[in-house]
Order: sequence, then structure tokens, then C-alpha cells
Amino acid sequence: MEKPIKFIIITVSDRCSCGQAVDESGPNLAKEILKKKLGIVLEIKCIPDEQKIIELELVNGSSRADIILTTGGTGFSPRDVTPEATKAVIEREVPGFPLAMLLTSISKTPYAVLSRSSSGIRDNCLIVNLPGSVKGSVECFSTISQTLRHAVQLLRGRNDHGSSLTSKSKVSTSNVADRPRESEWPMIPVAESQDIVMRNILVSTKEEVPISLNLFGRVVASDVSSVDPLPPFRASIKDGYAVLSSDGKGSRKVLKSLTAGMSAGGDLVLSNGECVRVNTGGPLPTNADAVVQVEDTKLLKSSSDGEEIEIEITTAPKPGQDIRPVGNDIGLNEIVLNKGDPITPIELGLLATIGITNVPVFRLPKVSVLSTGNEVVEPGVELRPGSIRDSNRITLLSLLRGHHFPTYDLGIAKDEPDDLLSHLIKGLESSDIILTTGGVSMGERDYLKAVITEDLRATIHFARVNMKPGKPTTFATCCWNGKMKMLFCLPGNPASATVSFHLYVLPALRAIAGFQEPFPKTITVRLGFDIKKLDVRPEYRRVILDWNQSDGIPLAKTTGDQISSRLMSWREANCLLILPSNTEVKSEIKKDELLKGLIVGPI
Ligand SMILES: Nc1nc2c(c(=O)[nH]1)N[C@H]1C(S)=C(S)[C@@H](COP(=O)(O)OP(=O)(O)OC[C@H]3O[C@@H](n4cnc5c(N)ncnc54)[C@H](O)[C@@H]3O)O[C@H]1N2
Ligand code: MOO
Ligand SMILES: [Mg+2]
Repeated sequence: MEKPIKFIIITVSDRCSCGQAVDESGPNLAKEILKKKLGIVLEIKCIPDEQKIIELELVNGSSRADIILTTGGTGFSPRDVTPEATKAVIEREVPGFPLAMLLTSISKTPYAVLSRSSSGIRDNCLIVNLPGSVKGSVECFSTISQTLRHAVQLLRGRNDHGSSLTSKSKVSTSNVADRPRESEWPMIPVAESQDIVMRNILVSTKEEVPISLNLFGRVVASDVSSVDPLPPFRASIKDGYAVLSSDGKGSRKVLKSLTAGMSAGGDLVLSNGECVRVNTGGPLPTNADAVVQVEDTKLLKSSSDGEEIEIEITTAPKPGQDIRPVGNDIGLNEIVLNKGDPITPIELGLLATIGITNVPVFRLPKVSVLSTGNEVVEPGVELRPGSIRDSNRITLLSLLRGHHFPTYDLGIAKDEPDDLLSHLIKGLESSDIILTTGGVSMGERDYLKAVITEDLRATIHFARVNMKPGKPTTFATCCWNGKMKMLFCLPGNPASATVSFHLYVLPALRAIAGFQEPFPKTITVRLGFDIKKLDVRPEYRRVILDWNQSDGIPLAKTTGDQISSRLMSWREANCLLILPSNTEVKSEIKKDELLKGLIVGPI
């Protein structure tokens, strides 16, 4: 039996998408499709007249549907950009559909010439722009509807696609002899590749988070002001007596005790010669203008039950002495935190005290971590011949946790396109960003790049960087269910994966999370050992900084062999020393030379 044609209908309308109007055209087209028994409607969506959003929806939809019908956004208004978005994503144009629709419409109204509809094919999916009105969209659809079944048959004939992405991968695994013997990817400098990542980061969004430990490590998304002053009442700075300073030194009658936590002493008024016992942080009588600490007093008289009746003040108090006025520490409506401030324990304490319940912060992207490799097995299991235990995933997951990012553990995928694809799809469904390790170099089972481009339709922005370690670091973006996703495919070697994490992944995550300085801090360090031969690639050496130096410049101590497989080279390392590449002029570096280093751990 022939597979049914899968339709997606996208209504492009600012008004409908924000609820100001009800979308009638989309559901009406769906009814027409069902009435004509043309196929099934996977989805009817309503989106704003935003070119990028329309493009994302078309790209995403084209991997699932045979036909996408858009309705709306084809006119002359500046917000009408559906044809522009369509033209940006199609691979081949189909001018016949707009022409046929124009010929039908023009017989009904001369204004039909004002339609700018476009049509084309992407990923063997036909995209057709229809006008926005209920009447116009159905009229145009009726004109083309009888040709659609044949159009889809032709597209399916070219490549039996159009099935959903959860089906088998399209990546071919045969014919190893034909594999490329040179990487097709240019090797680009680190700075350029970091720029590319930063230009493609996900948009930072805000959320309100209740005061709690969940705020720790987040970044404030807009200025935060106090709702209550601190202290909220005039408070004593000492344990002692609230007095009238004009009474000078000498004896005082003790009226009562006002301890911290009691409702303010505002209703209590002192007369000359009277005082009230107070505690640090406690409230004061309205007219008390000084506090005398207990050390500057003597007991003159007490009651039989041990209560103070009269005391002597031994040093004359000054007005304002040992009193914290209202708002002394934090004023009412004072801006306490600014947009962009990271929330450390101190900021969290400040937020807790100023009377707000929720804090505007930047949302944290969720990150999935996947290990790949037929040889890779879970930690702790007995090794079979040829297998190694997975160290990358637990390292990356804990690095992410250390920086407060929510994570999703995708486990281990085999070096098989189908298995890679199904794991990646799980990652796309459950997170914003995917980190993978392994399978990105030149091996015949390094399928990752093929799977993300051919099956996920991701765009690879770079796949080779001139650095050691980390050369095959690959960065891609793709659209999934209308949302942009980032994919970092890091090399399998454990030292390489971790270096790339610090140079690319963490800065991108920090930028999305609102940090204004997302990159690791660069400092000057003194080389503590000789480097006999520089590598042909600029190198990021794992070193341990020793700050105990008379000139204040930290000494970079070696962590031993820097081979990319050796995770021991990261043991105790807190700095990535940046070494230049080997040139005819400079092929070695002597101990004591000053170099730049990136801070990547506690110092
Ligand atoms: N012909 C070429 N071969 C290689 C090149 C090259 O340019 N041409 N580049 C080398 C460089 S540089 C690196 S780095 C590695 C990167 O390889 P892949 O990313 O394809 O990773 P795999 O081949 O899958 O694995 C490499 C290595 O790492 C071990 N591994 C993998 N996953 C894990 C894990 N989760 N935990 C611990 N160890 C892991 C794996 O067993 C391999 O030993 O390619 C070079 N080759
Ligand atoms: O670039 Mo690879 O990470 O040297 O071993
Ligand atoms: Mg490999």
C-alpha cells in the first residue's frame, strides 16, 4: 500500500500567533486535505511573521513531511516575509505552483497579482506558500491539489525519504575503499573557531527563580532592588542600654528589656533618667538616641528576683552611638544586584535579605553528553579484548555539574549510524546542547559528522582546528522541533575532549547563561621546565600553577607526558599553557620564559 502523504500546515501570522485572532485558514486547509483524501496532517502550527522562525519551521518540517503548506505572509506589508524564508531554505525552486495559483486567482480578482508566493523543494519535501485568507488559501490549494500526489511520488522516487527521522540512518556504511584520504574540512585557527561558536550560540532567555540554592551559579538577568531596607528598624549594635544621650553619664532607671526579635520598641518612650536594656540587632525605643554597651555600666540596684532596677552609665554617650539607622546597610529600593552579576554565595545572601521572592536570571541551557565507540564500555565493568572504559562522559558530566548546568546522560552509542542517530535524537528531544566524544576523525567508523549532516540536517560550522590536542573538534547547529540546538562533537581522546570543553563548550554555555566574560581568564605565567620541541600545532599544555613565587608571577609546573590519550596530564592541572606552533625561527622554549596561560581550575 502506498504510504500516505504527510502534510504540515504552517499559518504565518503575527496576530494569530499571539492570540489576537483565531487561525481559521490552517484548520480549513487541513479539512480540505482530509476531504480530498490526499493524506494525513502531521501538524498545524501558527507562527509569527519572523523570517528566522519561519525558516526554522520549514527546515524542521521538511525532514518529517512530504508537503508543507504555509498560509499567510505573502503580501506587500513589510512583515510579509514567508516567500523570503521559503527561498532561503529551498534547494530547488518550483515556479509552476505560484504561476498556476496566480492564473486561477487572477480570473477572480485583479489584486491576485500582488501575491508574492514561492514554492520549492527541500529534503524531498515540497513547500508551497498559499495566501493568508481562508478563501484565497483554499482556492489556491484546490488549483494545485490534483498534482500533489504525483509530485510526492516523484520526490519519493528520487530517494525514499519522507519517513520520519526515527527511521534508519541514511548514512552509507559500505565501500571503505572509497573513503576520502584527506579531510574535507579546512583546519582553522582556534580564535576563528571560537568566534564561530560565539556567533552561533543559542539566544539567552530569562526566567524567574524563587530564592533558593537553585540560584547559586546563575546570572542576574535584570537589576534587582530591595523591597525592604536593612535594618528594617533602628537597631542596636551592642548588647547594653538604650538611653537619651542628653542625660550624660550617671544613674538610670532600667524600664524593661527589648531583645532581638521583639516587635519594635516604637511604642516605648524614654523619659529623662530612664533606659531600656537592648541586645545587638534588637529594636530601640523611639526617642532613644544612643546605646551604651554593658561594659560601660555598673549595676546600682536590683530586685530580689534578679531583675535590674538601676544602673550607672560610666562614660557619657554620644548621640547616635552604637545605633544602626533604618536602611543603614541596604536602602529601600536600592539596586543591590545589576544585570549580568553572577550569583555567588554573597549575592545569594543579599537576595535572601531584601524582601523579594523571585529573582530574574538567565535560563541555563540543558546539556546532553554522549560517548561513542564500539570499544567504549561502562566504568567498572570487566574489559573484553579491545575495549576501554568510558572516562569522557563522567568527566564532562561532572565538569558541567561543577558549573551548575543541568545535564542529561545519553550513555554510550556504538559506531553505527543508526545507533548514533537514535542517541542523538534522544539528546535533541531532551536538551538544548549535545556534547559527544569520539568518532570525528578519519577512521572508517567515524560516522558522526555524516549522521549529523545527512540525518539531522545539521550545519557543521567547523570540523578541524589547528590545535593540540583537540584537532578534530567539530561544531554544528541544527533545528529541531522549531528550536535551535548546538552540537559539540569532541575528539575521543580524553585529554583532547577536556581541552576542547574548556575552549569551546564552557564559554558557549557561560555566554548563554548570561556571563559577560565567558572565556577562561588569561594570565602571564613563567615556564617551570624546558620545552625541547614545539608541536606543529599551537599547543594547550596542562600545567599546575605554583603561586609561591617572589615576583608574584606563577610558575607553570609540568604534568608530564601530554599525549592526548593521557588523562593523567590533567591531574591537578589548573592552567592551559598556550604554546606557539613550531617555526624555523622558534622550535623550543627555555625554562623561565614568560608565556600566556588560561585559568581552567581552582588557583
Ligand atoms: N588519519 C588520522 N587519524 C587521526 C587523526 C587525523 O587527523 N588523521 N586525528 C587524530 C586526533 S588528533 C585525534 S584527537 C583522534 C580523535 O579521534 P576521534 O574523535 O575519531 O575518536 P575515536 O577514534 O573514537 O577515539 C580516539 C581515542 O579515544 C578513546 N576514547 C574514545 N571515547 C572514549 C571515552 N568515552 N573514554 C575514554 N576514551 C575514549 C578511543 O578508544 C581512542 O583511543 O583521532 C586521531 N586520529
Ligand atoms: O588533536 Mo588530537 O586531540 O591531538 O590528539
Ligand atoms: Mg576515530
